[in-house]
Amino acid sequence: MTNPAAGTPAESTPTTTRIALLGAGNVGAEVARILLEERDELTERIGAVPELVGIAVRDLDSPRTVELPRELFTTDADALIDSADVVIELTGGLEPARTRILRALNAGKPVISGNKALLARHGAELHAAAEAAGTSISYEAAVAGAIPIVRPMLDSLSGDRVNRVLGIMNGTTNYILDQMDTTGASFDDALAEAQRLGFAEADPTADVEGHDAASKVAILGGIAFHSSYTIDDVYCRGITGVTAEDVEAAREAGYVIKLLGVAERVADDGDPGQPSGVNLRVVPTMLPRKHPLAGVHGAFNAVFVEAENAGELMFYGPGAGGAPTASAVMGDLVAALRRSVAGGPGVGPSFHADLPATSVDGVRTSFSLTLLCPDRTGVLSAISTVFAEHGVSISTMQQRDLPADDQYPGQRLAELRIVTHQARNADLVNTVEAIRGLDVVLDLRGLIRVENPS
Ligand SMILES: NC(=O)c1ccc[n+]([C@@H]2O[C@H](COP(=O)([O-])OP(=O)(O)OC[C@H]3O[C@@H](n4cnc5c(N)ncnc54)[C@H](O)[C@@H]3O)[C@@H](O)[C@H]2O)c1
Ligand SMILES: N[C@@H](CCO)C(=O)O
Ligand code: NA
Repeated sequence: MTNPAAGTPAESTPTTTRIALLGAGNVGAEVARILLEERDELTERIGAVPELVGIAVRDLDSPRTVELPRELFTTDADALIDSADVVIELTGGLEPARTRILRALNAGKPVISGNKALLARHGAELHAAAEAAGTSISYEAAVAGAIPIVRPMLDSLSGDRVNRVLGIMNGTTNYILDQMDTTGASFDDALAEAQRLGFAEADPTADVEGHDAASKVAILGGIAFHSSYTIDDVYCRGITGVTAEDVEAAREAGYVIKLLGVAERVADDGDPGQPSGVNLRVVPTMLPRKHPLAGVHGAFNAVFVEAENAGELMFYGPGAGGAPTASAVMGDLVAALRRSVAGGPGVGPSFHADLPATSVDGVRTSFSLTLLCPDRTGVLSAISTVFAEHGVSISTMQQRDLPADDQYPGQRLAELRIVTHQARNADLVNTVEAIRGLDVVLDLRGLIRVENPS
């Protein structure tokens, strides 16, 4: 693309910028629609005509969610990339997406992608390639879909010191947990409903096991803390073990269970086993109902940021879906093309801080757990002794008498619900293991972290 003559708007006709789109699925088809429908308006905003020159797909005859001119489709992605000025990758997966993006970047072409799985695995390589070639890779769509969070973090908060990022970053799991909370549904029923409504993938493993959210935490944590992380740095637990009873118990205690993605600064507290750095995790977490993230319902996403000077910020909106995600892609495209028109690749993320990702062992958190015990003398003292031996303090304990159960003949039964004060995660885990081993504990369930907002 050539730049229009600067300073002579009346004489210059806008140049054309050639756009290659890879993928015409849920998001890609919506991006193509917007490019075709909004061409004149986008030309005004960019200062050049955005011309969609082709769409690379696997199968020319696949049905599309949007009707698009057939002559745009091609199966030769490499030739399309080579013919374009800018490339939008919306195919997903690691390969061939990675090789194709590198092909574009190495040729100095800006790339826009929504591929969180790829960025959470090979982000550093892609950024290095962009920098070496004097171009850019942008991926607002990769974290929390339509919600502007990547660029606010890169730009607006770049002069502040972020201490913690907490997010509901997966729509499918939030929908499931919200259904369980508001209707008492079981996990399986809520998942089936999410699939019926089209939020969950046909194979929802990456959603319910937390991997999708973990990719987003790796990407956003890297930007927030000026460091480079991969999905392997993220401690990850999904929601498949969360039961209707857990959700009910949390509600009774004034909490709601959410799958939270967290990236937080870990200070050096003198523990040689726990260096300072950044802890990245995705865990089902009990949140007080008054916390702003507790009110995020259905398939919506939200990211809560705690920064030194800005204080608490919340970014809320649709985290998935074709048109909403296409909005984020289009924002990146317009920004990248404006930079091209003005000259220069703009500024990429900085990784200078290089803070290590820390183990979850040293993170201070609280646990809620429910124990099934015989109702007799000495049970409480045996249990509280184990907590004391591990230096973990109990915050609340509630006892409920249970009806007789044939599984435990001749015993009076009680359910104990315990919430601890904050302690090191490793001490809490060791306490739970020791409790599990006690003769007076018949069953231990509903083990879940409790997040105390700052
Ligand atoms: N759908 C969402 O709500 C959403 C939200 C945020 C980010 N994303 C990301 O955006 C990307 C696209 O998501 P989607 O929902 O549109 O996926 P999709 O499965 O609906 O579409 C993918 C498209 O890419 C095509 N494709 C796959 N491999 C290809 C290949 N090797 N060559 C050519 N075409 C190929 C497929 O045929 C399909 O048309 C993914 O990286 C996804 O993680 C999606
Ligand atoms: N499957 C993802 C799509 C957006 O990344 C979700 O449920 O949020
Ligand atoms: Na986003």
